Amino acid sequence: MPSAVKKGASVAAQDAAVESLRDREIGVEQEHLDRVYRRLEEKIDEAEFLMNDAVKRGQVGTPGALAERDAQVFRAGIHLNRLNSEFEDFLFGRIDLLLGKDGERGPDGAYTSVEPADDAVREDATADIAETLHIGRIGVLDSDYAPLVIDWRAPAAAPFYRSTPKDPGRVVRRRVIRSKGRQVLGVEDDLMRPELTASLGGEKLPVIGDGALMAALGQARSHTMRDIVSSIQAEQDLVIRAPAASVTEVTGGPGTGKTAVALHRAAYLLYQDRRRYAGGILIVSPTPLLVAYTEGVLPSLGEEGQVAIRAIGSLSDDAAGLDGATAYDEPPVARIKGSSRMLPVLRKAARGALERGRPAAPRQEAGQLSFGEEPEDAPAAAVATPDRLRVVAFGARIELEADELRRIRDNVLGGTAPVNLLRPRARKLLLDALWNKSSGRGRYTDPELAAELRSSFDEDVSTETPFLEFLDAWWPELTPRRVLAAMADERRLARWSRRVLNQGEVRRLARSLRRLDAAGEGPLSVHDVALLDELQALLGTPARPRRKREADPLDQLTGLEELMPQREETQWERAERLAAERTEYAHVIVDEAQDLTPMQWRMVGRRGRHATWTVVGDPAQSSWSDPDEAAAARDEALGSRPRRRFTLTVNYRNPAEIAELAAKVLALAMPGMESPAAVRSTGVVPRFEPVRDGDLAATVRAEAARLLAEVDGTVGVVVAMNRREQARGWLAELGERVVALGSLEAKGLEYDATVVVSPAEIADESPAGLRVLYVALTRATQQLTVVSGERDLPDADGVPDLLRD
Ligand SMILES: Nc1ncnc2c1ncn2[C@@H]1O[C@H](COP(=O)(O)OP(=O)(O)OP(=O)(O)O)[C@@H](O)[C@H]1O
Repeated sequence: MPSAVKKGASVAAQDAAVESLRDREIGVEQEHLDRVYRRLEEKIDEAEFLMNDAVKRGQVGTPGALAERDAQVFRAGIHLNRLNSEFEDFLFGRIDLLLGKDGERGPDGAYTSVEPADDAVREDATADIAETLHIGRIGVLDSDYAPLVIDWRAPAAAPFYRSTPKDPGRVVRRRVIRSKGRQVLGVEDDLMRPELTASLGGEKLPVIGDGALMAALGQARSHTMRDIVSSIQAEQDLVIRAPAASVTEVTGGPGTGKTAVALHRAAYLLYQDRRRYAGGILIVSPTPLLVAYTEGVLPSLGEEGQVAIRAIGSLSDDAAGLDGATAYDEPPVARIKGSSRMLPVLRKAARGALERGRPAAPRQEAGQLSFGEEPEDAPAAAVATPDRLRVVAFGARIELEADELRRIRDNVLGGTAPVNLLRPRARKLLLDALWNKSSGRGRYTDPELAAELRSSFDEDVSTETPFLEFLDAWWPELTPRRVLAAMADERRLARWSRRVLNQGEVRRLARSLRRLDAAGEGPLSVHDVALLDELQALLGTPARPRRKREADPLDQLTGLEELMPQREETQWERAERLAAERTEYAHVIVDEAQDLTPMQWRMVGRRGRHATWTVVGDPAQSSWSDPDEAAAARDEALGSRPRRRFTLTVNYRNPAEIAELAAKVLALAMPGMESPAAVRSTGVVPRFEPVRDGDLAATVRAEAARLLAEVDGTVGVVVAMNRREQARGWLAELGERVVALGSLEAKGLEYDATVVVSPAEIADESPAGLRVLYVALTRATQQLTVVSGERDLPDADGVPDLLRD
């Protein structure tokens, strides 16, 4: 038999042996998973029993029993919910450990020691496995309280993530288990102590596969992010489990896992101190696209209720709809709106919007209330208010004229209190002025009688329709949208922004706000939202009368209502009410923090005045033009809290071939800045494609189609912002796996393959264009094509000027 054939046969035999070992190990883990599910079923039965029992208690009907039932239903409900969640790979890890230094066990039943006992390894480099822990999305104890599964966030699970061959601690073998539903599909092992011959139950510890990380990174991408719970790396784990005492700041280049780490940190914090974070965790994301991409991760980690993931354009209540604002301003306008120079302008606008002037509404007569008229060339008042008040008291007419009213208004507006909260003061000064003109004043010298007369005057006048209508029109509640719309008038805006904005800026800003009607209705841009939020804080929200509890008519009839104790809110109701009312959070996580403008930092800061923070970002990817101004606003939002800083150094997304190309742009955008090391290489170099036959659409379409045929997952086509709509048209026929994105929308997202269209167009879009291009070039996990037009000055190989050495 020729030797090649013999060799082939022995390789085949070896392969078969590896396969059978793998099958055996899969069988071992399957057995464990079956045990876990049997135990989970028992727990679900218990929880259901508790629920039913609680419902029965509720039928007794005393207030005490009701409260007890609510509490029990609440607890059992949470428990059931968690147990019933279909975790796709509920059990995902295992560590086999040496004997620990001391024999102490933690609350989850695992030994706590991180270091091995002195005699754990024998002189001949053999050792016995003393403890095996399985790691999963939630912890499960068996009926004897021994750990069947350790929650990934528990201290005992930390070695699963932290152990490295350089610093292995007690871990000999780390195993990642892949399962679907109740079935184990595969196992991948990493040996942390390859120098040891370790045995488990008298047999040599087997090792399967080449490690889980590479397997995870090579998978095709879909339109939703996956959790990385089975392959978190040591430097990422340090961030996830960092104590939340103050501000945790994380920087790292593209693809280093900042978003993934931020999401896992939210889950970790909730696990670690659920009571503290009952106040909620807010995750601020740059775009609704990134929210949609990431929002499945927390439920897959068994957490959702307490975490709100919001796009920066939907943070203010005024940005109606879940996605909030999605329109983008032109870069020069965005630059004005994002700058903290807007602050003095908004302060003036908030106070100036209530001005006397030519009414926007037609002249009207309401009772004795009349609107004045201004000369034609005066600007229309932002919110036109009446300029004369007439009431009748003590049988006579009393009037306040325009200049008296103006004096009162100026007096009321003198301080810094929010305009909408000043109405009671305005009302009081109006009554004072009317009283001073009335015949009641000076009628009595006796102070008690005088005070009595005054109070009945106030009561009579202030409940009369003319006075009430006047007050509503003269001091209406201002909405942020209305004030923003008022700023669309160039002359008025120029007045409010004197010495702050130049003429060109005023014109641009005013023009951009003409999308809104007089009431402020209309499409908002992402940057408008921070302005609205600032205005909301400047205007204030008047206290609303509390809604009365719905009364039972029978109780009212029988007088029982008086005797009944006020029903306590149930915990469910309380949780729902708090969620609806929540404007501040216990922990705030800011993703892509480098992009927040000063005005956005103020908006986010208001939501975390008493919070701890996790702030993740990469200055090299910033699309904001003035990093110093943003840094000052960020410092103000985070206050003087101490900060812990972490840096992530490994790029898990891009293969080395793509990272290398992107590094050329980084060198132009931020000379001297290091790019993160790519963890893998695919051998596939980026492709350069000049526009063919002058037909950009056809070239891009052909490249996208080619990539679709080559990858299993998604393809992203990134274009300059003003080509967004156009690009959607180009790709319309290519199906759902491909998407067109404006450069700013690509933030944080990733695709199996990307087509970056005209680097020069993207770079020239704004002062931060090169950094935006760096973002665009770092979105692919497998393949990248760069399409260049004339403006890119491609060389003979199609490589655009910006990407040449
Ligand atoms: N430990 C890990 N195991 C498996 N995959 C990982 C790991 N860390 C990161 N990844 C993957 O790498 C990709 C990049 O992660 P992520 O989006 O969190 O990076 P990022 O630092 O936020 O990137 P960018 O700054 O470019 O937005 C994701 O697909 C993520 O799942």
